[in-house]
Amino acid sequence: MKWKVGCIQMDIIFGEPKRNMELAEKWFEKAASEKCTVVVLPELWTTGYDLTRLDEIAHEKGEEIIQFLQQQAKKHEIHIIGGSVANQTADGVLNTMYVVDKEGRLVHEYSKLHLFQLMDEHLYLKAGQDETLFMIEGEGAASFICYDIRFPEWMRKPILKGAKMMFVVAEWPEPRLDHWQTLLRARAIENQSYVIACNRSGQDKNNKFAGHSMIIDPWGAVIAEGSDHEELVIGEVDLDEIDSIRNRIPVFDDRRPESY
Ligand SMILES: O=C(O)CCC(=O)C(=O)O
Repeated sequence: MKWKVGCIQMDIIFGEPKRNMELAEKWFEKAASEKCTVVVLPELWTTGYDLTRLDEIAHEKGEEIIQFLQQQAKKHEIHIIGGSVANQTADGVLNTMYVVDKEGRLVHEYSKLHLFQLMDEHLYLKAGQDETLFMIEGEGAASFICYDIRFPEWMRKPILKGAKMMFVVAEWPEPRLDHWQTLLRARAIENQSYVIACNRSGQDKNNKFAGHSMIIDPWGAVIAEGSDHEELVIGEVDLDEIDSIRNRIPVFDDRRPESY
């Protein structure tokens, strides 16, 4: 099955949820006009890293954002991997991804497990505990947020349960662009799976972000890679490729989990 996927490499406006929602709306129009099947937003796309104002700008139980994504998904008949947003819960603020299918159903929620201390996440955010595996049009997929890609054991888990595509949403800083590119290719190769990784572009007062959203096939070839500017990065994913690559080098048959 072939899918056209689009990564919205948004230049997020710092601490301005309403303006970022307007911006996202324009990019959804563009993705629909390009006939994308799936569209992906970056990490914390409504607020950026405005962590000190989360009391004011985090979304109460994500409700407003879930409704917005549902309405956009139905309008454009497109599956939305909704980046992540600051989600105010009774236990604290989570960094949560919502996935909405093209009928407007909320099919998955994932809150970032690994908090990135270098950007003070542990001071303002609470770690999630969710499952990463979800289904979209009957196909297995998995959700990850930024720093998660440094933890291969975490990314392997949903693959062993049937995921064929790993969606990564990020605000990855430009000074470590080479880590971003290398880690994503490694995750695709070792898991013999597609990686669809959407990173933001632009900068805030502390960081310049890398852009370079990437769509990588299960052999590790880069199908599409963004520039460092705001843009929609589009690539075609052919899920039938996965079986042929897994048959060529049968990594999953050759694993020796009893030894590790
Ligand atoms: O691991 C890194 O170098 C970047 C991670 C990051 O920026 C994040 O998780 O928000």
